[in-house]
Amino acid sequence: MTAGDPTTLHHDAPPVLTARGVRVRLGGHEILHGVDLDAHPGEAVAIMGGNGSGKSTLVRALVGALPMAAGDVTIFDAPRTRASARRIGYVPQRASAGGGVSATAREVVTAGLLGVGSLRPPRDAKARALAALDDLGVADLADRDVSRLSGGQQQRVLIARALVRDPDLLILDEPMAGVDVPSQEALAAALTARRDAGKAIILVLHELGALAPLVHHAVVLEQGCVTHIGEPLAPSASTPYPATTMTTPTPMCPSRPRRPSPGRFASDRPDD
Ligand SMILES: Nc1ncnc2c1ncn2[C@@H]1O[C@H](COP(=O)(O)OP(=O)(O)OP(=O)(O)O)[C@@H](O)[C@H]1O
Repeated sequence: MTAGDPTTLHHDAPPVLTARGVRVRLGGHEILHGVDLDAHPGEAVAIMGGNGSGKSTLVRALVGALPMAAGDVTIFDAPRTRASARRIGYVPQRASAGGGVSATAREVVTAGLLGVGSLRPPRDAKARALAALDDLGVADLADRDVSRLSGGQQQRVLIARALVRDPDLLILDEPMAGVDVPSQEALAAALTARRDAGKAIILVLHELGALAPLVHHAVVLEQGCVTHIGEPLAPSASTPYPATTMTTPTPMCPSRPRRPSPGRFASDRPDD
């Protein structure tokens, strides 16, 4: 497996994002037990792990969509603020592009430019939105109502909305879900161009697939603990994710707490 080209890394520059000791509680249970993560300019980091291991919870905590019970997240060496949060482009898992309102794909992508320095979209918003859609191979859908697009098409429109503002950090939760192979290749090319331009990218992935050449290193979660940081390793049927390959200092969950099954939860609201 080829890891991302290390020559694109800018480790001498301050990290775009640093997370230390991130703990999150949901529904009365601790879901993340103290997770560390760094993303540097020009670096692509994959967060991997089995279903329910805490990947989406982690990225939601990183972007401030979930409160942390403990830990620190800094963006460009400073605590996250509204202004610094604007430097992040985030696409959650299984989001729907329309948000219940009627809008064309181009309007959805243009909305990604709002709030960047001005309440109005910039003059070249239309051209930038079309270019972002083109990057994802969906320029032909620009004037279509997003609510009538397929799941994979909506996913690509949402990624275009995140890309259009050229964020310093892109966080994509399962970007390949429901996306066909030719479109995965278009997405991989678009992300590689961003990475090579010095942007940091954090991806939640079940498998590397077309993104394998992009990714520098993987952080593997198991039951809310980091069990591997380093070269992405291919999961096998017997060991779905490597659990004993920690290549950085200390395991973050030495005595890994086993949560009782949370069962069904009534709401998506954290218990803060
Ligand atoms: N609102 C909630 N209340 C209680 N528990 C929750 C809530 N949201 C998620 N969880 C639990 O947190 C754990 C981690 O969920 P999370 O969605 O982060 O996993 P994941 O690694 O992204 O999984 P997948 O690969 O299936 O998307 C799971 O056990 C899940 O049941």
